[in-house]
Amino acid sequence: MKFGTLDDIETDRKTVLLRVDFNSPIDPASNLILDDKRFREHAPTVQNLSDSKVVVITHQSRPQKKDFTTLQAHAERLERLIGRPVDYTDDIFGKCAREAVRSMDCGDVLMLENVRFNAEENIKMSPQDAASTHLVRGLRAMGDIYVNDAFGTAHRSQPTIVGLPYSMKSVAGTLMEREVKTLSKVFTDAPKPVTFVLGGTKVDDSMDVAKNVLDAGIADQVLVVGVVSNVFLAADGVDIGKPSGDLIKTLGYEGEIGKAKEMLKNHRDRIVMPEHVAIKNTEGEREEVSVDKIPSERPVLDLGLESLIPFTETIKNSGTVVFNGPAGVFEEEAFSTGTFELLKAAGKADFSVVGGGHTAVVVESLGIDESFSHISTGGGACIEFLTGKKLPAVAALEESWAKFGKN
Ligand SMILES: Nc1ncnc2c1ncn2[C@@H]1O[C@H](COP(=O)(O)OP(=O)(O)O)[C@@H](O)[C@H]1O
Ligand SMILES: O=C(OP(=O)(O)O)[C@H](O)COP(=O)(O)O
Repeated sequence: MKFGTLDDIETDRKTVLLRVDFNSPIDPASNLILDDKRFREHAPTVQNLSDSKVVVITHQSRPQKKDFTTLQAHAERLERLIGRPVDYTDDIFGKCAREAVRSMDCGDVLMLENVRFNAEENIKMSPQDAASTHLVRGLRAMGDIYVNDAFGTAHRSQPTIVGLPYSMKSVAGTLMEREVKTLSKVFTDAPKPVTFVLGGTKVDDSMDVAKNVLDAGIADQVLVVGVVSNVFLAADGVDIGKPSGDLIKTLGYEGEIGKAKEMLKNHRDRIVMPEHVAIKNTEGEREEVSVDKIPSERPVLDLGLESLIPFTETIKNSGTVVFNGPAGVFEEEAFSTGTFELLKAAGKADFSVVGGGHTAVVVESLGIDESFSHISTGGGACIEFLTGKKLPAVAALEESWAKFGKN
């Protein structure tokens, strides 16, 4: 199955319900948006709809989190980026929102209130159930076409992601299309050899990705770094020390050690673990140690320099590099070397993809974003895509296209 895109349909003069993901880091005290990458990435889709009435639907954060807030600042940021007025209403599908939509002219852009202010949006449900929520019924009555550009939320089976496409003619926006197309290339025609670098703290997700790409023969090698490498080292019988062992327990990933053992049994020749790591010594400084000499009371916080060399070589000799999750606690300068150097090497590959919020921020802060083929706007969505699962948003768009098509 395939989904429709903006090239497949006529949107001029239509009222378009555009679902984007403007969920961004925010300073809760001032409501200041600290990083506008997602705004920059969605802007071309909004510009593409310059002869439509565009009703922007997005969320910011989740209920009970400090940055769960209203969207006035989001509307202003989008306005600045597209150079056209963006109206904002503090309503989702009530009378105020309906009247605001009714009074729109072609070329107008209206941002609705944070859609997660409506309780139904926060519930995981099937497309059928989602379609019968008050939220979806209210929204669909306000528009002619639904466009989903929210790749960052594509792994959530929530009403505005799966219920709207179930109920009305729907296509993918340009960002959604680009994300799916580029990430799919990893599975199909990625230049060989293909190397995955998996780090950071989301060990369960990384395990699923590693298993999928190793079992399916997609990855020629998987380099493990960050907390992910500590789990693999523990699985291989290495004493990683109490602090790193405790962190694995605190994160609830003890069960992942068994999965790592299994993967090592099946694919040891393609899994590369560090032989040297950096620990924080009693003076609070970086110290290089071989993995068989990790002091029992010191935390492992980065890839060791002696392992950095072969890891960088492997990356440099790769046609494709998929990088997800940092190699160490890069927030502390002394432990940033592994992450910075591996990312710099990864950017030199013919085809290089970065996923994960922290990793993408590092790439931008190093000023090497231009050297990557693709920096995904999705964290969880990107990683779930790479596990080989069909994302709920993608499935919903495909089914919608089959059902409503061009008519
Ligand atoms: N060895 C380590 N010990 C503790 N934390 C680590 C280690 N390596 C990386 N991290 C932490 O991982 C975090 C990012 O992980 P994650 O959220 O999975 O990345 P991303 O957002 O790119 O997917 C960073 O805050 C970093 O400090
Ligand atoms: O930022 C997001 O996810 P991400 O942090 O995994 O990239 C999306 O907006 C989804 O948000 P959610 O994880 O609260 O459903």
